[in-house]
Amino acid sequence: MKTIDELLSEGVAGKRVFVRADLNVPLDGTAITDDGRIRAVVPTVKALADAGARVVVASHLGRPKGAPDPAFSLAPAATRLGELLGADVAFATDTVGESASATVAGLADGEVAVVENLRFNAGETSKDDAERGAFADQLAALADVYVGDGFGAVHRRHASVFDLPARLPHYAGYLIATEVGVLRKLTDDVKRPYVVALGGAKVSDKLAVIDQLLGKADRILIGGGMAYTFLKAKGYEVGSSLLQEDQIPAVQEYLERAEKSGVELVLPVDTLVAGAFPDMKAKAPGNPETVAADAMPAGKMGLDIGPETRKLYASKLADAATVFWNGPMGVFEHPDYAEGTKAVAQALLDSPGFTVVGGGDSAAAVRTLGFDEQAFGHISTGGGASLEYLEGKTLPGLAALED
Ligand SMILES: Nc1ncnc2c1ncn2[C@@H]1O[C@H](COP(=O)(O)OP(=O)(O)O)[C@@H](O)[C@H]1O
Ligand SMILES: O=C(OP(=O)(O)O)[C@H](O)COP(=O)(O)O
Repeated sequence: MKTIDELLSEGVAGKRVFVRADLNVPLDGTAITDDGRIRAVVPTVKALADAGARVVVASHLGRPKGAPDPAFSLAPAATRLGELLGADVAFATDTVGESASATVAGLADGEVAVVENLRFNAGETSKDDAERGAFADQLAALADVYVGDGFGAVHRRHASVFDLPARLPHYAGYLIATEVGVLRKLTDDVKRPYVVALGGAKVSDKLAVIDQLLGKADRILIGGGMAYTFLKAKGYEVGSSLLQEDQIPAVQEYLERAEKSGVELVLPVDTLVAGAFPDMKAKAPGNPETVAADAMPAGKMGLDIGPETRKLYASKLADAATVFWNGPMGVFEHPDYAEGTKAVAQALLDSPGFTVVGGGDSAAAVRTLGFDEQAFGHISTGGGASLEYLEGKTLPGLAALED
């Protein structure tokens, strides 16, 4: 894989460089609640701009449905990138249309532009190779060189991640190089006990990862929205909690396999429930109740792990030599459901091992709940991406950067 340093030594002055970043930051309306993913790409963008490149930054944000949706505009991220660079950043109100062409054509050497959300275009995420390829052709017209630095999206076979680098000379940015360097340590000769904690809301994506992790980790702790598919698989009531019904047979097989192979697959013993998902805007109290995991009332929703589970998971992390954690243990954005996530973050800090936290929301949780990010071994910008890397899968966005 060629890196950005090679590109810089070849010379980029006057060239249009397309940087595929992951600026998928959490928003409260148009306010960015954690800018970690924007800060993470600044070294790459700054190095290119300082070397005289005309830098075109592109990213997805959220999961819009292939058409413009103002709630998912990248405009706030472009503004924040400008603040972090200490420079004006132009913003194109489309991705490959007239605004993008004019904005890129108007860049002088050393200037930076951000184009609108890649996922406002159906071709970005299409499963059809020709449709993705046609969108990649339009993106390729905006640039002379491609730099892949959106680590959080390298597991996606999307046009800007996979098809576009095949059309342009391509290089890995600083963030991707750092992320891969650290995660490699968790695949080559990992120190044991190796504990993986999994939570969050992208349940269908991340349940599949457990299949491979069962052959690698010594213990897997399950929390967040993912826990309820496991509890249901054990035959318990889960009320209106997040549930991936079609994966229940797979989860039952994971539980059996873990039992046979001696891997500890640890589930919550208690959970916080409420009648509805909390209203984040009103910040009204959630009034949660604590119930045993095998006694959840019908009609209620599980929103965090309970106090006994917090203690149990802390004990399972206490002797870990390596920890990988992806996915908040509860709806940490609301203070009534943040304790599980706080407890696991604290247990990572208390463990003697090498600790890695991965994922946009997990990293945001660590920072917004007041933890010192420097105290962790590594905070990765990618959740699904790092999990799939640890599974040993070939990731489309990394494969595409190989020569
Ligand atoms: N029990 C739960 N029910 C619904 N959502 C949950 C639950 N626990 C955690 N979450 C949500 O999961 C989201 C993060 O999930 P995910 O995107 O998978 O994590 P990451 O970005 O770290 O990879 C958070 O916004 C959090 O509110
Ligand atoms: O937030 C992301 O992944 P993560 O939640 O696994 O960290 C990435 O930006 C990828 O987004 P996607 O899962 O909508 O493709």
